[in-house]
Amino acid sequence: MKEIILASSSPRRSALLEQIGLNFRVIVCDLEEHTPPGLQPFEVVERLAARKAMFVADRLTEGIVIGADTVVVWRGQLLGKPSCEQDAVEMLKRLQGSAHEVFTGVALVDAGNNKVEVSHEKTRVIFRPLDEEEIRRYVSTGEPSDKAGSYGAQGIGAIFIERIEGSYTNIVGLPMSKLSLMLKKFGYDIL
Ligand SMILES: Cc1cn([C@H]2C[C@H](O)[C@@H](COP(=O)(O)OP(=O)(O)OP(=O)(O)O)O2)c(=O)[nH]c1=O
Repeated sequence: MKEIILASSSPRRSALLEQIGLNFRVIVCDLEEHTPPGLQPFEVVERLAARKAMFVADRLTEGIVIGADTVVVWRGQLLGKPSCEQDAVEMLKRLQGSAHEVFTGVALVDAGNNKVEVSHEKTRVIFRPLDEEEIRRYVSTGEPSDKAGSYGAQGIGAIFIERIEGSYTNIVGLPMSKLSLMLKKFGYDIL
C-alpha cells in the first residue's frame, strides 16, 4: 500500500481521516492562499487544493498526497477565515437566517508518477436566525477564528444549522465519499 500524506494543518481534516481508520502522516505547507480575481468558487478551491498537494508532493519521491481547501459562499461572496473577531461577527450576521454554500476542493497527487486528480463538492447549509448577542457570544468562544465562514458545524456552530443539503463532512473540510472514490482511482481502497 502506498503511504498517504495529508497536506493540511487542519485538525478537522486529520480527524476525518482518523475516523475512517486511514494510516497517514501530515506534512503542512504554509502557502499564501491567493488566487486571481474573477474565478468561480469551485475554481478557487480546486486551485488552492491542488497547489497545497503539489507543494508537498514535489518534496517527496512516493506516496499519495491529499490537499484540500474550503470556502463559504453567501450570495456570490466568498467568505474565508475571519481576519479578526469583528470580521467573524460580520460574516455571521450575513449567514444568519439564510442559506449559503460550502465548497471544498480536493486534490490527490501521486508523488511517484505525478498523477493528479482534482475535484470539488458543494453543500448547501441553512442557518436559523441569530441575534447579535448570540453571534457575539459565539465569536467570543474563539471557535470561528480558524474556520471558513466563521463557524464550525462540528462544534458549537451546530446549533445554528437548521438544515444541510449534501455532504456533511464536506462542510467540515473533506468530502469523504468523494475522497474515497478518488483514492480508489489511485489504487487505494479504504475497505
Ligand atoms: C464551514 C466550516 C469550515 N471549517 C474549517 C475547515 C478548514 O480547516 C477551514 C478552512 O480553511 P482552509 O484554508 O480550507 O484550511 P486550513 O487553513 O484550516 O488548513 P490548510 O490550509 O493547512 O489545509 O475551515 C470547519 O472546521 N467547520 C466548518 O463548519
